[in-house]
Amino acid sequence: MKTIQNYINGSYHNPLNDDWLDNYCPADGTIYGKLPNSSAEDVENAYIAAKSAFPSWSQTPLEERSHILIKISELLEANLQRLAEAESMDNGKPIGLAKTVDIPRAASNFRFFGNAITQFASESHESVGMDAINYTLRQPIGVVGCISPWNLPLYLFTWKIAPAIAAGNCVVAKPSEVTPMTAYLLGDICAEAGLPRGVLNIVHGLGTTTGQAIVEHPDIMAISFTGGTKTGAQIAKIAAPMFKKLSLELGGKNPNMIFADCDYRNMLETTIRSSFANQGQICLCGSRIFVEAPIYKKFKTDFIAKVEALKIGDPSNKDTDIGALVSKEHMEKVMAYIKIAKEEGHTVLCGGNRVNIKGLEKGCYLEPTVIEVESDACRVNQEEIFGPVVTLMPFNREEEALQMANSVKYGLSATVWTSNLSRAMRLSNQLQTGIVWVNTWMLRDLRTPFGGIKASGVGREGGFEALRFFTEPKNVCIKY
Ligand SMILES: NC(=O)C1=CN([C@@H]2O[C@H](COP(=O)(O)OP(=O)(O)OC[C@H]3O[C@@H](n4cnc5c(N)ncnc54)[C@H](O)[C@@H]3O)[C@@H](O)[C@H]2O)C=CC1
Ligand SMILES: O=C(O)/C=C/C=C(\O)C(=O)O
Repeated sequence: MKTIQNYINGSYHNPLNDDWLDNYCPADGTIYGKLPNSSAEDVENAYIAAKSAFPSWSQTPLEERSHILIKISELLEANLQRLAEAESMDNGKPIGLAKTVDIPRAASNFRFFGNAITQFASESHESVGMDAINYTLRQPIGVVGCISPWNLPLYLFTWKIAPAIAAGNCVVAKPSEVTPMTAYLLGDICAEAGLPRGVLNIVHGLGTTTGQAIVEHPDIMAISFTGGTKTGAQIAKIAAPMFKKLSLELGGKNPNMIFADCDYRNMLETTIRSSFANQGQICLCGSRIFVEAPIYKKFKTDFIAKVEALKIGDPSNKDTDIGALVSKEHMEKVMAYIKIAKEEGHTVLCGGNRVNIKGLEKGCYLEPTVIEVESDACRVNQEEIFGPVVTLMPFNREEEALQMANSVKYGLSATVWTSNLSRAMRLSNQLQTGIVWVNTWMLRDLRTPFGGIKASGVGREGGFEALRFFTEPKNVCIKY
């Protein structure tokens, strides 16, 4: 049994109330460890540690902060195999994905913000004719809260923590209780890199206990959250009357719009990834596929052949394409949507069933599933499923595809496949999303603004946007 502890003020602690949760391995359904279900008192201790570290950390020269962040990045890379194994075991994702995407990206997050902070500058405004100059300070907020989900555990945890500490804040952070292991391992790595104690504090537990205690804390004045839209709304309800700064990165129901004039081979390969990478558990996955009528039949045949060739299996096997879903509860939620699709009269073109892997019978395996829908106005096309399930539908005109793409309550990302530049630019202007990919998917440049509109969230992460979120601008006006 592996016991996870809270990381507070540079050392590991049991929860004060001795309340523990089970940690499951979704690949085989076993309980393989336990983690704290931390109370408001544990969060308070984390806050006190962060508060006392703040005066010194916020005054630490940028070069020194940068050096520590880059050292953390190097240590993450040096521990790649160990961290990837831990991530795969906790989450069910293929080890290959954890090794090539999750852990390298966590390292990149620290390296990127370690460098970005040395380039971050504030504005000045010369008030011509008024004999005055204004300059704007960008000061760290103080103690901030970072709450992350289970789908890309260390990747998204560090995507918040790295800019927060780079900007001079101290952090109380909570990873998902479903995938706590790599966040736990991060504590030691930060200590080894020389991050002063109290700058980063990691508390584990349920959202409704530990997470809510962070959001309700009267002196944690900014919350950066990634997770479900309902949870985001609940957090906003508590945080808004307390005038906290909020960054909410929430769900998506992203359109993948395929035109007959696209580079077909590239589109097909990428669409397999954008549909099923990480078992479809990425908020950016293109879960609604709209295909222009002239190539619809061909696409359907080719796509299904490729989906059926994907290897579902043990996440620790390096050849596995589709691992386990994150939990039994989540798998049941996804399966309920497949049932809804059948009840609504849609056609399951492939997949739709649980998979029994020999020796891993209690694991959470589900076939990648493609559902052909008659109309966009149905539950499987409007609600976030967040699993290995995509819908397929033909369209005749660009305006029709655009109307369907924008028809959902979400507005995170969209993908457009076309070789017509005018069309690509026209659609990019009109799509109601925070991110548009043209002839690619999930090509990430960490400098770009990242986030959604409508029910997909509030605010932007990434690049200087993240450093702006984690700082307060203060204008100073000097008359001469
Ligand atoms: N970025 C995204 O788009 C993600 C979307 N989801 C969606 O959300 C659905 C629910 O998944 P969950 O694991 O339940 O996500 P969630 O939104 O409940 O969990 C995300 C994080 O928020 C915490 N949390 C939960 N309730 C909280 C509260 N009241 N106050 C503060 N923190 C709280 C959780 O402990 C976790 O650390 C999924 O089925 C999926 O549809 C889930 C993960 C990521
Ligand atoms: O920053 C990225 O590259 C990806 C972020 C993905 C999510 O926020 C998500 O899937 O929840």
